[in-house]
Amino acid sequence: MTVRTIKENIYSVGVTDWDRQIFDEMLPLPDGTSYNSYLITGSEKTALIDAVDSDFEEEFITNLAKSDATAIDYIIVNHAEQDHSGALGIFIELFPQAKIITSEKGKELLKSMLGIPDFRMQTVSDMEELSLGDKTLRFRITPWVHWPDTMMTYLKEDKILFSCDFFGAHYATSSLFIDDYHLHYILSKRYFAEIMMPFRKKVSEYLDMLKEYDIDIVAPSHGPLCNSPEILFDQYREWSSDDVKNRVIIPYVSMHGSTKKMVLYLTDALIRRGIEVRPYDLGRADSGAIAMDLLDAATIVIATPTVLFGPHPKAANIAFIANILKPKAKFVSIIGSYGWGGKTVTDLQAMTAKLDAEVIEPVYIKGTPAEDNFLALDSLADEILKKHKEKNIA
Ligand SMILES: Cc1cc2nc3c(=O)[nH]c(=O)nc-3n(C[C@H](O)[C@H](O)[C@H](O)COP(=O)(O)O)c2cc1C
Repeated sequence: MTVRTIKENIYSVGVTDWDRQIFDEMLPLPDGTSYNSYLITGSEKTALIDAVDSDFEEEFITNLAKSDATAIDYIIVNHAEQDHSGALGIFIELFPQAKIITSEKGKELLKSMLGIPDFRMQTVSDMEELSLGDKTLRFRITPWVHWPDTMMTYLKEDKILFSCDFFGAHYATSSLFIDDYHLHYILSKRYFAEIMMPFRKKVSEYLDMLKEYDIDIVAPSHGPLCNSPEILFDQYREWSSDDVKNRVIIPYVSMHGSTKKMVLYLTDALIRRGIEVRPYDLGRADSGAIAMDLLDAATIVIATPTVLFGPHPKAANIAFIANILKPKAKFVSIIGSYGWGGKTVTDLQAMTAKLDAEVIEPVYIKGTPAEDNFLALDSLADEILKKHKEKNIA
């Protein structure tokens, strides 16, 4: 890893995790990630913004040794999650004078999760400022994007927003700044869908708050920096809004092919009606791709056979994920096949109860689909089209 200059006396000292494939034991990372850390050398004091994952503490300490910093007075912990704070233990041993600056909640979490002693920490409140001499840090307490402790740090003189996970992307790249906006858009949307989607209201609130700031550079805690912040603001505005697309996603599982026949028929029926569709075979699909589609699809149709009186576990899993991610979908339905009986439809409806979506009458059939079942799927497609039109979903 190498130390790179962002602006005079402001350096990137974090690490790139090129090969990481999964995050939080559930989120696939197609393009690795980075754990960003920033060093700011003021005329009087030096501050570090965030540390890195504990797997990379050696590289991190090596980076600090390579930098100009002879002493570090403060380490700003914008977020206590271990991918940013894991290397704090070694850091506070090596820099015994350094004070940890964090939010009240951050202090509590650093203590309970990493055993950081009280005397090493100093809490800050919203709008509080810290002077480094010729540079001033302003802290904004921004809970729930995505933990209760999150804060952002604004470097006033250089107009840099250290935005923590906000505007982040799991994207390992040798470029300090975004060089491929198309790829960044996709990875940023994936990140938003997986991490920020449940907190859309908070995202909107903080976007409004940030309007007051003159920002030249956004420096997030994952992925490349951005020197055209309006692009990120526009994307977050779109993703956090209630707007959905004339699109249906059909996550499905089928053991012996009956449910799959229904899915393929419904897919064609929706296409014929001018609706975008994406069926996802849950045996193979990338859950991050489904999350991205969950973000702005108007309708979700879960398709599953009955297994041991309820939904197939893979369908139950996606219902659970949709329930906790709280997508914007306006409508939800269920299709599938059973052999002799069970509670699949009522179970799935209970599992998706937190979705703020109207239920469209399911098509749940016995055995392999016959002519009347296909007609029922046509009626479902008609109903979806009608509902989308009623809500002016173009
Ligand atoms: C392991 C297993 C358990 C099943 N349990 C039930 C059940 O509890 N109730 C039921 O009605 N059908 C049950 N079935 C039958 C399937 O729901 C039925 O065959 C259905 O048509 C399969 O749809 P598919 O072809 O999309 O996999 C079970 C099938 C399997 C393989």
